[in-house]
Amino acid sequence: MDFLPVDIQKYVEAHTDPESNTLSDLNRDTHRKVLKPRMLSGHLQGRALSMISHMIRPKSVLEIGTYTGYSAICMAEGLAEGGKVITIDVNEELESLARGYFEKAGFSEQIDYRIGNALDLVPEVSETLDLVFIDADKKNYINYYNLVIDKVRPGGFIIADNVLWSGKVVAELKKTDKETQAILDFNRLVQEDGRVENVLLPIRDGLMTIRKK
Ligand SMILES: C[S@@+](CC[C@H](N)C(=O)[O-])C[C@H]1O[C@@H](n2cnc3c(N)ncnc32)[C@H](O)[C@@H]1O
Repeated sequence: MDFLPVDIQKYVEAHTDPESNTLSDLNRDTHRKVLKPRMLSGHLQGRALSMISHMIRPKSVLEIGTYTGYSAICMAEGLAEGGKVITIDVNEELESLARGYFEKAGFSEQIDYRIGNALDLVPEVSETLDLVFIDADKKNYINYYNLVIDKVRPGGFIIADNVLWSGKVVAELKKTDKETQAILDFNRLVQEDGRVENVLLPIRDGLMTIRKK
Protein backbone atom coordinates (compact mmCIF):
# COMPACT_ATOMS: atom_id res chain seq x y z
CA MET A 1 0.00 0.00 0.00
CA ASP A 2 1.24 3.49 -0.85
CA PHE A 3 0.38 6.00 1.86
CA LEU A 4 1.24 9.10 -0.15
CA PRO A 5 -1.13 10.67 -2.70
CA VAL A 6 -0.11 9.54 -6.22
CA ASP A 7 1.10 12.99 -7.32
CA ILE A 8 3.25 13.40 -4.20
CA GLN A 9 4.65 9.88 -4.64
CA LYS A 10 5.54 10.72 -8.26
CA TYR A 11 7.19 13.97 -7.18
CA VAL A 12 9.20 12.17 -4.49
CA GLU A 13 10.38 9.57 -7.00
CA ALA A 14 11.22 12.25 -9.58
CA HIS A 15 13.45 13.93 -7.00
CA THR A 16 15.20 10.75 -5.92
CA ASP A 17 18.08 9.17 -7.85
CA PRO A 18 16.80 6.62 -10.36
CA GLU A 19 17.48 2.91 -10.01
CA SER A 20 20.60 1.61 -11.73
CA ASN A 21 19.93 -0.28 -14.96
CA THR A 22 20.62 -3.55 -13.13
CA LEU A 23 18.14 -2.78 -10.34
CA SER A 24 15.58 -1.65 -12.88
CA ASP A 25 16.01 -4.95 -14.79
CA LEU A 26 15.70 -6.90 -11.52
CA ASN A 27 12.55 -4.97 -10.61
CA ARG A 28 11.04 -5.76 -14.03
CA ASP A 29 12.16 -9.41 -13.99
CA THR A 30 10.70 -9.91 -10.52
CA HIS A 31 7.36 -8.47 -11.66
CA ARG A 32 7.41 -10.70 -14.77
CA LYS A 33 8.58 -13.99 -13.26
CA VAL A 34 8.05 -14.15 -9.50
CA LEU A 35 5.01 -14.40 -7.23
CA LYS A 36 4.19 -11.45 -4.96
CA PRO A 37 6.46 -8.88 -6.63
CA ARG A 38 5.24 -6.22 -4.21
CA MET A 39 7.60 -7.79 -1.66
CA LEU A 40 10.54 -6.19 -3.50
CA SER A 41 11.78 -2.98 -1.86
CA GLY A 42 11.59 -1.01 -5.12
CA HIS A 43 12.87 2.36 -6.27
CA LEU A 44 12.27 4.73 -3.33
CA GLN A 45 12.90 2.28 -0.48
CA GLY A 46 15.88 0.87 -2.33
CA ARG A 47 17.45 4.32 -2.67
CA ALA A 48 16.71 4.95 1.04
CA LEU A 49 18.46 1.69 2.02
CA SER A 50 21.40 2.54 -0.20
CA MET A 51 21.61 6.05 1.31
CA ILE A 52 21.45 4.67 4.87
CA SER A 53 24.15 2.15 4.03
CA HIS A 54 26.32 4.93 2.58
CA MET A 55 25.81 6.92 5.80
CA ILE A 56 26.83 3.99 8.01
CA ARG A 57 29.54 2.58 5.72
CA PRO A 58 29.01 -0.86 7.30
CA LYS A 59 31.59 -3.61 7.35
CA SER A 60 28.97 -6.25 8.06
CA VAL A 61 25.30 -6.25 7.14
CA LEU A 62 22.81 -9.03 7.82
CA GLU A 63 19.61 -9.24 5.81
CA ILE A 64 16.81 -11.63 6.81
CA GLY A 65 14.65 -12.12 3.68
CA THR A 66 16.57 -11.88 0.40
CA TYR A 67 13.66 -12.55 -2.01
CA THR A 68 15.12 -11.67 -5.45
CA GLY A 69 18.05 -9.70 -4.01
CA TYR A 70 16.99 -6.11 -4.63
CA SER A 71 17.55 -4.75 -1.11
CA ALA A 72 20.76 -6.76 -0.64
CA ILE A 73 22.23 -5.02 -3.70
CA CYS A 74 21.06 -1.60 -2.44
CA MET A 75 22.74 -2.12 0.94
CA ALA A 76 25.90 -3.53 -0.69
CA GLU A 77 26.30 -0.20 -2.51
CA GLY A 78 27.27 1.53 0.75
CA LEU A 79 29.63 -1.10 2.17
CA ALA A 80 32.99 -0.09 3.57
CA GLU A 81 36.08 -1.44 1.80
CA GLY A 82 36.21 -5.18 2.52
CA GLY A 83 32.67 -5.20 3.89
CA LYS A 84 29.99 -7.81 3.21
CA VAL A 85 26.25 -8.40 3.24
CA ILE A 86 25.08 -11.76 4.59
CA THR A 87 21.60 -12.37 3.24
CA ILE A 88 19.34 -15.30 4.17
CA ASP A 89 16.24 -16.70 2.49
CA VAL A 90 14.38 -19.95 2.93
CA ASN A 91 13.12 -20.02 -0.69
CA GLU A 92 15.66 -21.91 -2.79
CA GLU A 93 13.61 -21.37 -5.98
CA LEU A 94 14.80 -17.76 -6.16
CA GLU A 95 18.48 -18.67 -5.88
CA SER A 96 19.51 -18.52 -9.55
CA LEU A 97 17.65 -15.24 -10.16
CA ALA A 98 19.16 -13.57 -7.08
CA ARG A 99 22.68 -14.91 -7.73
CA GLY A 100 22.51 -13.77 -11.35
CA TYR A 101 21.68 -10.23 -10.27
CA PHE A 102 24.34 -10.17 -7.53
CA GLU A 103 26.78 -10.98 -10.34
CA LYS A 104 25.34 -8.38 -12.76
CA ALA A 105 25.44 -5.71 -10.05
CA GLY A 106 29.11 -6.51 -9.42
CA PHE A 107 28.56 -7.63 -5.82
CA SER A 108 28.88 -11.42 -6.00
CA GLU A 109 32.04 -11.25 -3.86
CA GLN A 110 30.49 -8.94 -1.28
CA ILE A 111 27.13 -10.70 -0.90
CA ASP A 112 27.21 -13.93 1.11
CA TYR A 113 23.89 -15.55 0.17
CA ARG A 114 22.68 -18.32 2.48
CA ILE A 115 19.66 -20.51 1.80
CA GLY A 116 17.72 -21.82 4.78
CA ASN A 117 15.44 -20.91 7.63
CA ALA A 118 16.69 -17.72 9.25
CA LEU A 119 15.72 -19.05 12.68
CA ASP A 120 18.40 -21.73 12.17
CA LEU A 121 20.96 -19.67 10.25
CA VAL A 122 21.02 -16.38 12.18
CA PRO A 123 22.44 -18.04 15.33
CA GLU A 124 25.38 -19.24 13.16
CA VAL A 125 26.33 -15.67 12.21
CA SER A 126 29.45 -14.91 14.24
CA GLU A 127 30.19 -11.41 12.92
CA THR A 128 29.53 -8.25 14.91
CA LEU A 129 26.91 -6.47 12.84
CA ASP A 130 26.76 -2.80 11.83
CA LEU A 131 23.38 -3.02 10.12
CA VAL A 132 20.56 -5.60 10.10
CA PHE A 133 17.57 -5.51 7.74
CA ILE A 134 14.64 -7.64 8.93
CA ASP A 135 12.29 -8.34 6.02
CA ALA A 136 11.03 -11.93 6.28
CA ASP A 137 7.95 -13.58 7.82
CA LYS A 138 6.22 -11.12 10.13
CA LYS A 139 5.32 -13.66 12.81
CA ASN A 140 9.01 -14.10 13.58
CA TYR A 141 10.02 -10.40 13.72
CA ILE A 142 10.37 -10.53 17.53
CA ASN A 143 12.37 -13.76 17.27
CA TYR A 144 14.69 -12.19 14.66
CA TYR A 145 15.10 -9.07 16.79
CA ASN A 146 15.99 -11.16 19.83
CA LEU A 147 18.43 -13.25 17.77
CA VAL A 148 20.31 -10.24 16.38
CA ILE A 149 20.28 -7.62 19.14
CA ASP A 150 23.36 -8.98 20.93
CA LYS A 151 25.23 -9.33 17.62
CA VAL A 152 24.72 -5.65 16.72
CA ARG A 153 27.56 -3.40 17.87
CA PRO A 154 26.73 -0.50 20.19
CA GLY A 155 25.84 2.33 17.80
CA GLY A 156 24.79 -0.19 15.14
CA PHE A 157 21.39 -0.26 13.42
CA ILE A 158 18.45 -2.58 12.82
CA ILE A 159 15.81 -1.72 10.21
CA ALA A 160 12.56 -3.68 10.06
CA ASP A 161 10.33 -3.41 6.99
CA ASN A 162 6.52 -3.35 6.70
CA VAL A 163 5.89 -2.10 10.23
CA LEU A 164 2.83 -0.11 9.06
CA TRP A 165 1.49 -3.31 7.49
CA SER A 166 -0.63 -1.53 4.86
CA GLY A 167 -2.13 0.65 7.60
CA LYS A 168 -3.58 -2.27 9.56
CA VAL A 169 -1.62 -1.19 12.64
CA VAL A 170 -3.95 1.73 13.29
CA ALA A 171 -6.93 1.24 15.55
CA GLU A 172 -9.81 1.68 13.10
CA LEU A 173 -8.53 -1.10 10.87
CA LYS A 174 -7.20 -3.25 13.66
CA LYS A 175 -9.22 -6.43 13.10
CA THR A 176 -6.16 -8.28 14.20
CA ASP A 177 -5.13 -11.22 12.11
CA LYS A 178 -1.98 -13.02 13.28
CA GLU A 179 0.43 -11.06 11.11
CA THR A 180 -0.98 -7.68 12.15
CA GLN A 181 -0.76 -8.75 15.79
CA ALA A 182 2.87 -9.82 15.26
CA ILE A 183 3.75 -6.40 13.81
CA LEU A 184 1.90 -4.61 16.65
CA ASP A 185 3.78 -6.71 19.22
CA PHE A 186 7.09 -6.04 17.48
CA ASN A 187 6.55 -2.27 17.29
CA ARG A 188 5.58 -2.15 20.97
CA LEU A 189 8.59 -4.23 22.00
CA VAL A 190 10.97 -1.90 20.16
CA GLN A 191 9.26 1.20 21.51
CA GLU A 192 9.63 -0.08 25.08
CA ASP A 193 13.16 -1.49 24.74
CA GLY A 194 15.54 0.69 26.76
CA ARG A 195 18.55 -0.72 24.91
CA VAL A 196 17.63 1.13 21.70
CA GLU A 197 16.50 4.40 20.16
CA ASN A 198 14.00 4.14 17.32
CA VAL A 199 12.18 6.14 14.67
CA LEU A 200 9.41 4.76 12.50
CA LEU A 201 10.09 6.17 9.05
CA PRO A 202 6.88 6.20 6.95
CA ILE A 203 8.69 5.16 3.78
CA ARG A 204 6.63 2.78 1.62
CA ASP A 205 5.11 0.29 4.14
CA GLY A 206 7.07 1.65 7.12
CA LEU A 207 10.70 1.16 8.16
CA MET A 208 11.28 0.80 11.91
CA THR A 209 14.77 2.24 12.21
CA ILE A 210 16.55 1.28 15.40
CA ARG A 211 19.89 2.33 16.85
CA LYS A 212 21.44 0.20 19.58
CA LYS A 213 22.70 2.46 22.40
C1 LIG B 1 9.38 -9.33 1.69
S1 LIG B 1 10.40 -10.57 1.00
C2 LIG B 1 12.01 -9.84 1.09
C3 LIG B 1 12.18 -8.69 0.11
C4 LIG B 1 13.59 -8.20 -0.07
N1 LIG B 1 14.23 -7.90 1.19
C5 LIG B 1 13.58 -6.94 -0.92
O1 LIG B 1 13.43 -5.88 -0.36
O2 LIG B 1 13.63 -7.04 -2.15
C6 LIG B 1 10.42 -11.77 2.28
C7 LIG B 1 11.30 -12.98 2.05
O3 LIG B 1 11.45 -13.65 3.31
C8 LIG B 1 11.62 -15.02 3.05
N2 LIG B 1 11.34 -15.77 4.28
C9 LIG B 1 10.15 -16.00 4.86
N3 LIG B 1 10.30 -16.75 5.97
C10 LIG B 1 11.63 -16.98 6.10
C11 LIG B 1 12.43 -17.68 7.05
N4 LIG B 1 11.88 -18.30 8.09
N5 LIG B 1 13.77 -17.72 6.86
C12 LIG B 1 14.34 -17.09 5.80
N6 LIG B 1 13.63 -16.41 4.86
C13 LIG B 1 12.30 -16.35 5.02
C14 LIG B 1 10.65 -15.30 1.91
O4 LIG B 1 11.03 -16.48 1.22
C15 LIG B 1 10.75 -14.02 1.07
O5 LIG B 1 11.63 -14.19 -0.02
